[in-house]
Amino acid sequence: MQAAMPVITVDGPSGSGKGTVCRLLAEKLNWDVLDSGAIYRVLSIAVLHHQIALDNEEALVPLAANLDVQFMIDSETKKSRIVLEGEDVTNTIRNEEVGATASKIAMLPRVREALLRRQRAFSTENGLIADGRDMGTVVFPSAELKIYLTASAEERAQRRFNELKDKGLSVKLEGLLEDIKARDDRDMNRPVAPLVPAKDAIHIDTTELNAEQVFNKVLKLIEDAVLAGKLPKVS
Ligand SMILES: Nc1ncnc2c1ncn2[C@@H]1O[C@H](COP(=O)(O)OP(=O)(O)O)[C@@H](O)[C@H]1O
Ligand SMILES: Nc1ccn([C@H]2C[C@H](O)[C@@H](COP(=O)(O)OP(=O)(O)O)O2)c(=O)n1
Repeated sequence: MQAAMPVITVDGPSGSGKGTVCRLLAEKLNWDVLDSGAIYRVLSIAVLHHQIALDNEEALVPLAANLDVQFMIDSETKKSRIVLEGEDVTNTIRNEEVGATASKIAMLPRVREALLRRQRAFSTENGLIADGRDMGTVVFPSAELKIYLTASAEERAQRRFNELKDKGLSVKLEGLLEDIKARDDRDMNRPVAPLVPAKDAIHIDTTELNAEQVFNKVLKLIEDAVLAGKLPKVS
């Protein structure tokens, strides 16, 4: 029988640096990333396309279960692309409004249930780095290593502000801070699969750390897990 693939989970609130560290880890280890937030974001776009109300669970569940989405690598640019119902949504899913909508539909238990299978079915030949809110608590509770990233809301809002400014978008820092706090509140206080650290997760506060320092801390945790026999030897 084939051994189960090793899984590292990285959970935490918006802007804590999950996506950044997961990308760096994937390159270093040659593992795959499950960007679970992207699945919720793609579903939000589908909901908008099909003009379904955000609280219409009856209509949202079949849409989530049958979501026509492909996560692919562009053969020319080698960059990842996300295609929903034939349309490239790689960039549109990243806007703040889509993030807020994703957080609203993510409150519905049966929508989460419909997406759970899709996430667990994400198999890979190497290992998996799972980025999200409930990766260590619900989706992969037996993961070999669980990491929980945090940072102050002010620092996370500033990071988003810098990111949007770099994209040439003009936004107000105070507005971003309010949005981040509202999203934290929804994600942390929903009744099903709320954003909480798994009991066995290792916490890293990234407020005062740059991305490279966070990456190095995580690499050290991986080395320790290999030495402890919890993770197979990685390259
Ligand atoms: N440790 C860090 N220090 C400063 N900026 C960071 C750090 N980690 C990530 N960033 C930047 O902050 C923004 C949010 O990071 P991201 O990885 O997308 O967070 P998340 O996936 O948790 O929402 C990005 O613009 C990213 O480049
Ligand atoms: N495993 C997950 C991943 C995301 N979600 C929901 C809640 C989040 O606010 C939205 C968007 O998640 P995403 O990780 O893409 O957002 P950030 O990049 O952290 O801003 O989706 C979730 O409920 N469970």
